[in-house]
Amino acid sequence: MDRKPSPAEACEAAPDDAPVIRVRGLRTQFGSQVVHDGLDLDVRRGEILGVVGGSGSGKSVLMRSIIGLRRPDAGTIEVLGVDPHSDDADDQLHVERNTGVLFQDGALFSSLSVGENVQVPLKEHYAELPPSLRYELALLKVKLSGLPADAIDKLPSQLSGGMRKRAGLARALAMDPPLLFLDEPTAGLDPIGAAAFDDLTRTLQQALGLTVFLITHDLDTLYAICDRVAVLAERKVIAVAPIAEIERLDHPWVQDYFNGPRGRAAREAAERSSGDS
Ligand SMILES: Nc1ncnc2c1ncn2[C@@H]1O[C@H](COP(=O)(O)OP(=O)(O)OP(=O)(O)O)[C@@H](O)[C@H]1O
Repeated sequence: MDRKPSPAEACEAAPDDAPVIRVRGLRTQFGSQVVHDGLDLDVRRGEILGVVGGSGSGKSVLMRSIIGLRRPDAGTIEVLGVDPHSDDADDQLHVERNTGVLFQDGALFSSLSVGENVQVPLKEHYAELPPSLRYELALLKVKLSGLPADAIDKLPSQLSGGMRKRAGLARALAMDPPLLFLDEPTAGLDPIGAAAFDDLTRTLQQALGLTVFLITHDLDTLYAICDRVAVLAERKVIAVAPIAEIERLDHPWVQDYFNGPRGRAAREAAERSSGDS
């Protein structure tokens, strides 16, 4: 009988253009509420995919299903060549080690310093690392996320909202994952802080070759940094395409969202900024 390839072997054997995330026929149901029904989605290697949809359309639950936190009621999910819901512990570990997640509320441990928060995944997966090396790695990620070095010893409550997001990002990057999930990273930030966070996301994605799954309501973010946009509506992904194509879709939610006053303002700002560069 053929031996099952290890997750790393499966990943290496995958062609370069194989999707990093592949969702087919996903069904998600809470009691009688059907959130996803026959949802398909591919995320390509090296792209920033913006995920949009009305409130309650199932964006966060989709992310939780992809990272293995919620088992689908039907359908299949593949992340970096393996099933995150597999009963095989190696497959689960492969997904955990290769994905970084910034949750909507940051999800930092309030009683731990920023540096201790960033070290949580390192302790879990590389317990053998000496503490001094773990600290150095955490410091590197803190700086990479645009925080001053002295933020490493602060508690989350001593940071501004924007700095807390960056601390959450530092933790998401702790394991050098090729795949990053960001759930509404600019929510609650002022426009200048939000634009700075967008720049940071784009810079890190390019420098580290990341694939980014980015849930957002922020039209400026979509125009500024997303390579493609996936729209969730009617329990499915109704379209995935560059934003210029999405905004022409003949769909009521899409038209309200992209061609309302905020959508027009974001588009004009993006056009001005590309004219400046
Ligand atoms: N654990 C749960 N139990 C029951 N219902 C849930 C659970 N998690 C999510 N839901 C429901 O699933 C639906 C989709 O939720 P989800 O958080 O994915 O929406 P969303 O698109 O991310 O919304 P928003 O943009 O407001 O954050 C909502 O109606 C929500 O109430």
